[in-house]
Amino acid sequence: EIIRNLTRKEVEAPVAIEDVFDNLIVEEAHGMPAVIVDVNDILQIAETADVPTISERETDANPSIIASVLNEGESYTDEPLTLNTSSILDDKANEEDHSRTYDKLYQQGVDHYLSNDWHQCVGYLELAIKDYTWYTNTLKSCRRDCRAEAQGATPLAQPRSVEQEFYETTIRNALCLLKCRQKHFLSRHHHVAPASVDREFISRKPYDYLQLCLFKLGRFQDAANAAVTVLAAQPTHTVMSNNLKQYIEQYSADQDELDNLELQEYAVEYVRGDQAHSAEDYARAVEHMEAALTLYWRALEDCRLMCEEPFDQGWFPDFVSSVANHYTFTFRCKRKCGLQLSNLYGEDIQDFLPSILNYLQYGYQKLNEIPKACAAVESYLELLPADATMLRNKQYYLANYQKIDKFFVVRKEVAEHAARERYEERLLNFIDTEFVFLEEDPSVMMKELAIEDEGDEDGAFAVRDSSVPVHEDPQVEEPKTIATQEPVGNGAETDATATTSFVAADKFSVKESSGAAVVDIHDEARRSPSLVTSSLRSRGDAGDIEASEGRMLRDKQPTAAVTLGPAALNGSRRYVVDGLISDIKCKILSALVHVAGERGDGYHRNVNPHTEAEEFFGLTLSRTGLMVHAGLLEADMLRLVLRVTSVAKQNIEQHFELQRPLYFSFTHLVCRTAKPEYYDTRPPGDLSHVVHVDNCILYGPGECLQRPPAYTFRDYSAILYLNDDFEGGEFVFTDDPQAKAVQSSVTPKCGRMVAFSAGPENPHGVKAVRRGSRCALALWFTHDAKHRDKDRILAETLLNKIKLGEIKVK
Ligand SMILES: O=C(O)CCC(=O)C(=O)O
Ligand SMILES: [Fe+2]
Repeated sequence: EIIRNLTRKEVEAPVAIEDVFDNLIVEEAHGMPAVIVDVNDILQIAETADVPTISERETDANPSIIASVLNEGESYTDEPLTLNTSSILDDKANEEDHSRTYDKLYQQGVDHYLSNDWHQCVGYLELAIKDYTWYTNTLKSCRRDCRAEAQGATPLAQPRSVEQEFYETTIRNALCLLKCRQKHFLSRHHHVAPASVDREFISRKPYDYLQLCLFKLGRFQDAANAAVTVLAAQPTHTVMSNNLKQYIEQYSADQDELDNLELQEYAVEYVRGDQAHSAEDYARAVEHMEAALTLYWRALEDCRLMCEEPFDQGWFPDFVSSVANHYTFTFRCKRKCGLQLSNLYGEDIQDFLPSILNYLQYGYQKLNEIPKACAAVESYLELLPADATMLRNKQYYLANYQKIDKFFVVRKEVAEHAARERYEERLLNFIDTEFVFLEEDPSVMMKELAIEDEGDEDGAFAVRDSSVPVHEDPQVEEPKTIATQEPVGNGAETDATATTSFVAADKFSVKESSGAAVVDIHDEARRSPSLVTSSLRSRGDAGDIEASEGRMLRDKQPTAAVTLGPAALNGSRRYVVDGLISDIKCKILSALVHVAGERGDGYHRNVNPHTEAEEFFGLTLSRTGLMVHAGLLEADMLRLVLRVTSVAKQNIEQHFELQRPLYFSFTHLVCRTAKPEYYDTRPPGDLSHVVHVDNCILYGPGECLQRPPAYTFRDYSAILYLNDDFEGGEFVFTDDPQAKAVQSSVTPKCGRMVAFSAGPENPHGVKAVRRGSRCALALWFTHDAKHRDKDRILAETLLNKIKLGEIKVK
């Protein structure tokens, strides 16, 4: 929003904006990049930066935003574009042989989009979409057929126990699936598209690119339809809504011709049935609605089958836990199908399935087919038993027709569906309530069952949460779902009588020495001046803090233990570890920020990066290194910081069992201190740090832009807390922009670290720090060696040179 507004107002030549973003060299700083964009900076950078080649550019540019920018300022040219169609034409062959997979085709489409080759962009995206449809349809029929085949197979022996039957069927099913994949997918049967690409297809991102490329080709109606298709999957995509509006209002797209290109068959029938109903053509209305219903059952099963996907458990559970956990993952996904299918044009049709039955009862009554009308009424009531209107309808039928009691029978599929719904509501309720108790005990592995699946946080579909009961049966207890529970935190309430930071002037002496201030940090009790430095120096082994740790510090190194896992935190790629560093290190590090840091360091010198109500005092590695180099800070301070960050990194690598090297990408120490003048004026839900994602720009529910100025290369994030003597400041995982509903919250304290993957699966924020000073070491990591922290390399080099005597510091 900010970017767009700025761009609209200030930039003369909107066409340059895309390049501006791509050329923007973003100096990495704190975790929330969205607000650092100042239009003058951008323009300046754009003028001076080298233009990268296509391959270096962010391939995951966001097309929709650019579209709206372009629409605004750029006048569309009607001139025919000279097109090179040959390479697309070559790929037409792919439609039959499917040797090129949709993920690769999609990538090519995006590449063409990035190189402004709109024709090729459209060609490849259309191929990609076709291939994806073919692939998913084939997969669905494999899963459907194999299930049936396995169930119908002759048992290996009889009698079988229920367990034997289940596993034999599962094994047969697996074998069949293997063969089916081989048979249909041929050479690509081993190919698995990246999960991120699948998610993009589910959220219809390819149509997002497509609408822009179509627009650039002057195909406004097609562009509008592509936009409608995106909106059906992402109803809250405001940029797309604006685009659609512009296509209609300024670019002659016909509103009456708008079409969701991915509208499923049942939905087509439903729409026709509705039209016939409006035209009072009840014969056709019931015909279409019957077809809609039949196709709906199929679509529902297909949707559920598509939930039977691989699942990264994030840990290594035993057999039973593993099965239960994976089942729960698919089960939660399946529970969302009903709502997904009720979204035809970007809005949920309330009680979609009952509404079909309502059309049917009305139509059959008009056609004087009363028995069928009665069955529709009874079926409707099976789904919504308390519906007053339908209960009145039933009374009406009973009063006006003779001997029709016997026709009030629930249609078979509806009865089966309703029974399954009731059962699944109970099971979900069971999982969500029972496993909560176990979360107290981190050794109980089964707590993992309460994991919410990732798709939820992705928000690929604007599916409401599971607290919306699909079935409103008054006899069935209102299900208590995860969304209605109190967020599970670590239980530790922050002390209400918070004191200000422990850092007081008398605990530090800033010595004047040959004109320069030498910062020397003392032990809080002053028993051991220059605690860290002196002991190390005397050993002549200043480089190895770890080895000397036990002796160097009086307090024992605590044992680190994971205290909150995916279940407690409500997300699979997150955890909290306690006892990562000792109390004294916490104190030294927070003291270091107060003494050596400055306002806005680590935030591009932005003194108000998040809120004016707090002071952001930061210390980056580069500043620490500079101060050491200038003789303003003891080198051991820098060593300590580096050492602690290494401990954090190791813990993350081990916990997530990372197979690839992980590199530091950015590190800073930061204290957020409540400003007294804001003590009484901050509203209750105020935040210290807005809800955000660390490696993309979160700009709508489930919409995260993987492009600069976000630090898209960040793969993991961690915040190691240093103190707890403040009020507020809870870290929260949440996808609610206001952070009112949270998935979980973490109360900071010394040695506690929250670590998580840096993507959209982990939106998070920080509640207002209301009193005192909250200090933390924030760390970001990357798998991409290109984005290794250069400041860190400098700092290490500096320490090495000091050690070798090449650089002399005081
Ligand atoms: O300080 C915290 O707890 C979180 C900070 C954060 O999310 C960030 O800087 O990206
Ligand atoms: Fe963050």
